Amino acid sequence: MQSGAILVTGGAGYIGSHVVRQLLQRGEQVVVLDNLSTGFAEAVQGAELVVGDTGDAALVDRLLTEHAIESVLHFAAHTVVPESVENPLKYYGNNTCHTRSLLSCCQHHGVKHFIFSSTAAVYGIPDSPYCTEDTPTDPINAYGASKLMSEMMLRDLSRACDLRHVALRYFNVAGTSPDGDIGQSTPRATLLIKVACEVAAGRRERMYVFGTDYPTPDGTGVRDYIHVEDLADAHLKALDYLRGGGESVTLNCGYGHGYSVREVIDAVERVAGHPITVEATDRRPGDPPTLIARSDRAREVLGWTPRYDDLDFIVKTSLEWEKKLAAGKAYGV
Ligand SMILES: NC(=O)c1ccc[n+]([C@@H]2O[C@H](COP(=O)([O-])OP(=O)(O)OC[C@H]3O[C@@H](n4cnc5c(N)ncnc54)[C@H](O)[C@@H]3O)[C@@H](O)[C@H]2O)c1
Ligand SMILES: O=c1ccn([C@@H]2O[C@H](COP(=O)(O)OP(=O)(O)O[C@H]3O[C@H](CO)[C@H](O)[C@H](O)[C@H]3O)[C@@H](O)[C@H]2O)c(=O)[nH]1
Repeated sequence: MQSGAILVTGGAGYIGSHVVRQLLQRGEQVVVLDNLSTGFAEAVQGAELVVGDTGDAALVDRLLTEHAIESVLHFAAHTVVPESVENPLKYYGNNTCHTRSLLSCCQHHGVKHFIFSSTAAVYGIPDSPYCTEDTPTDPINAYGASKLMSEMMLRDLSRACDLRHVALRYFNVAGTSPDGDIGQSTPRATLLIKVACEVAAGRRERMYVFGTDYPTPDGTGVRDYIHVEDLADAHLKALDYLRGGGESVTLNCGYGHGYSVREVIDAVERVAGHPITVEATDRRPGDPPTLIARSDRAREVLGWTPRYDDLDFIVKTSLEWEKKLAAGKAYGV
């Protein structure tokens, strides 16, 4: 299905670049707006890349006009949770204020469809390990709060004008494109699978398990890890849904089951074929014991069927990317 050009903010980043590639593969016309603060031009070869900021309203206005944009996919954000605790205004500035500016431009230009990268961090520390979209939102860090505020703006704007949106609440995104052309090179990444694969590829000496006394089967934190290509597919399905007249909706994106930190490390060692250096340390502040998506709504509403629900496959693709980085054969640091 094709109609109208698509603006992808943050398209040169980890998740955005996987979505851009799927869009291009099905013949969509894509314009990427990215300031390359954590993204890479090499990640969007084949797409039109405009290096600039989502907060630059004059630039966004020009792009929306010149490319007759009717759909926006908004990935651009700062994403490092601990940094958001130390420097909250950086997060409210980029993730909330710039989203407000972008939405204002979208309203002015009559953009019809908006797909927003939200996060399971909006749930904070939920009472139940399983989150539906109706689980109360109560973020415990500025990153989650900055995203929830954007969700609220979108909800209210969608009620006030013709723009319709899908807010996708990603759980723990991991893995890279199986062909190894693009991957996760986000600087200062703190995410478990990336960190563990950095150790396995010799790019980092050791890693730490943050807490071994959680009320989980092996005492370590449990998360719902979703392969980035399945997540990317959910975006294409969300676009089709909006183009088909679908109402605004918020959807969890996860597989519906979790793995502990220990299980993830076991998988990394199994796939790598050798042990990695791991030390146990204290809990990381603000980490819930368990966070698992109920994602039935995404499956029903979008007709989304994940293809890569396999921890070893997720780890394998991540590890291959880290090995390419270690060999100086991939973009990034
Ligand atoms: N990685 C995860 O596990 C995860 C989980 C939940 C939600 N998300 C969300 O998904 C989105 C993408 O995350 P990612 O992991 O790909 O991170 P990333 O850092 O790789 O991508 C973000 C991209 O946005 C760009 N960018 C940032 N601010 C910008 C601005 N003001 N103007 C233009 N470009 C800007 C960066 O250069 C980068 O290319 C983010 O909105 C993030 O909050 C990610
Ligand atoms: O070096 C590490 C890194 C992580 N962990 C543990 O591994 C689990 C996963 O941690 P990640 O940092 O990989 O991911 P989070 O669950 O903290 O958060 C991620 O997923 C959230 C949604 O659940 C948000 O979207 C957020 O943006 C993103 O960082 C947690 O139990 C954490 O304590 C370790 O033990 N050692």
